Parts: sequence; C-alpha cells; structure tokens
Amino acid sequence: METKKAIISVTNLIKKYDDFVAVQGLSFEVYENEIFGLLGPNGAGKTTTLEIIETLREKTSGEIIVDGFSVDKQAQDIKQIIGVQLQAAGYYPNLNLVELLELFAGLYGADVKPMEMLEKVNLQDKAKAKYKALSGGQKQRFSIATTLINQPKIIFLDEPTTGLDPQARRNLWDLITEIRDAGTTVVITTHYMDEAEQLCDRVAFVERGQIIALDTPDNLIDQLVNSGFERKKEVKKANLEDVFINLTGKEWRE
Ligand SMILES: Nc1ncnc2c1ncn2[C@@H]1O[C@H](COP(=O)(O)OP(=O)(O)OP(=O)(O)O)[C@@H](O)[C@H]1O
Repeated sequence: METKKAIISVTNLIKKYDDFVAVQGLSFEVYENEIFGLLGPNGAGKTTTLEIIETLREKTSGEIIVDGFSVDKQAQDIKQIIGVQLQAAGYYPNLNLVELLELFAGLYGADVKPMEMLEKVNLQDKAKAKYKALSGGQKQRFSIATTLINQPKIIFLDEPTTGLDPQARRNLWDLITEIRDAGTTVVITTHYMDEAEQLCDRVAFVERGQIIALDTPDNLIDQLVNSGFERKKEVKKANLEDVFINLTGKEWRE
C-alpha cells in the first residue's frame, strides 16, 4: 500500500443499549483507498460500529472523524461522501432497475447515468427488470451500484456476499476490488475468512465490542504460524470450492 493516510479515525468508541455495552472503547483507523474488513462473531458490535460511522446511529461516547468531518458536528458532510447499501425495503416494487437508479440519483441530487451504473456491476441486461426478479448475486450487485450513485469516497458493505454461490462471491470480490482500484475506500463486514483473506488489505477482529487484532491478513497469519500453530490436517493444494469453480466455470451466470 503506497499511501497510509487515515480517511476514518475511530477513537474510544462506546455504544450502550440501555445497560448493555455493545461497543466497549473501539479505536482504529481506515486508510484511504484500502479494503478494510471488520470481522468477528455474531453480536460482536460490527454493524453497530458501522452504523455509527455512517451517522445512522447515535454513539454513547468517543470520537469519529470521516475525511476530516466529525460525526458530531458535520454528519451532513459525511453523508455526502459515503455510500451505504439501502435496505431492500427501499426498492419500490413497481420500478425497474433504471427507474430505481433515477429515483435515487434524484434524491441525492447526483448527475449519473443509470445505464453506466448498471454496466459497472454487469447488470445492463437487467435494466428493465424489477429488483425482486433478480438472483441473489444480482441483488447484491445492484445494491452495490446504489452505493456508488453519489460518487462516494468511502462505501460500506455489510456482509455483501452472504448466501451467494462461489462464483457469485468471486465475481463480487472482483467488483469490490475494481471499486477500490478506481479510488474508493471500502469498509466491509464478512463472516467468510477466505473472503477476508483474499479481498481485504487489512482486517480488524472485533470481539465483545473490542478490537482484539488488527493487521494485514498476511501478517496475522504469519504471527499465528510463528507462535507455533499448526493445522491438524495436512492442507491439500485445492479445496472443494476449487472443485466447484473448476467444474462449473467462472463466468457471470445468474
Ligand atoms: N437496537 C438495539 N437495541 C439493543 N441491543 C442492540 C441493538 N442493536 C444491536 N444490539 C445488540 O448489540 C450487540 C452488537 O450487535 P451488532 O448487530 O452490532 O453485532 P454484529 O457484530 O454486527 O453481529 P452480526 O455478525 O450478527 O451481524 C448485540 O448483542 C445486539 O443484540
């Protein structure tokens, strides 16, 4: 990674839901133009943390700066430069994909061409389709397209590949990498460690509302190996997912 400028700084973030402390003093930085993964068990506090950074949820205390703007005083400025996946409920059922993108662009006051957006995520053939008629992978790609409407500096993707088949997942990894390579910072959560290893430049492990490790996947694996860890079973040169991909091909297909 050439540049190491922080675009997100989270310092001592605390979030309480009544008496329950969901986030217990998190501090981390996301660098400009990296894919940063927040990993950890169910209920660790990942989504809560993302939603606070996205200015969608109030924090209890702590400081968050996004591209120089404070979540406390400049939430509107932050909203302008980030892209967040909308809940599927926001996709009006009677509108097709082009119409939905036109609607969202209008709401953002953004000057985008819906067909170009659809081409970016390889959905140009589905321009006239309704959201509910898309496959799981297509729905995710459309949802990612909606995060790009306001040409954001940072996009947030919460478990974007959950429930997708191996090809759709790999296609999405390619898409997310392209988005990073085009200059956008990506913050992602995932429960798939192979995905985090392949896709993320750096990852933070969150456990019970605290960060317990943060580094590149390579460094974290090396540290574990250097501590004497060994897998019980000999690792083969391929796994069952490789067999799947090899049998069924890599092309876009849904
Ligand atoms: N609105 C809420 N009110 C009360 N408790 C909440 C609320 N939202 C989340 N929590 C609790 O805060 C904790 C953290 O939840 P969060 O959704 O941030 O975890 P997560 O790491 O994203 O989990 P997952 O991997 O399952 O998505 C959980 O114990 C959850 O039950």
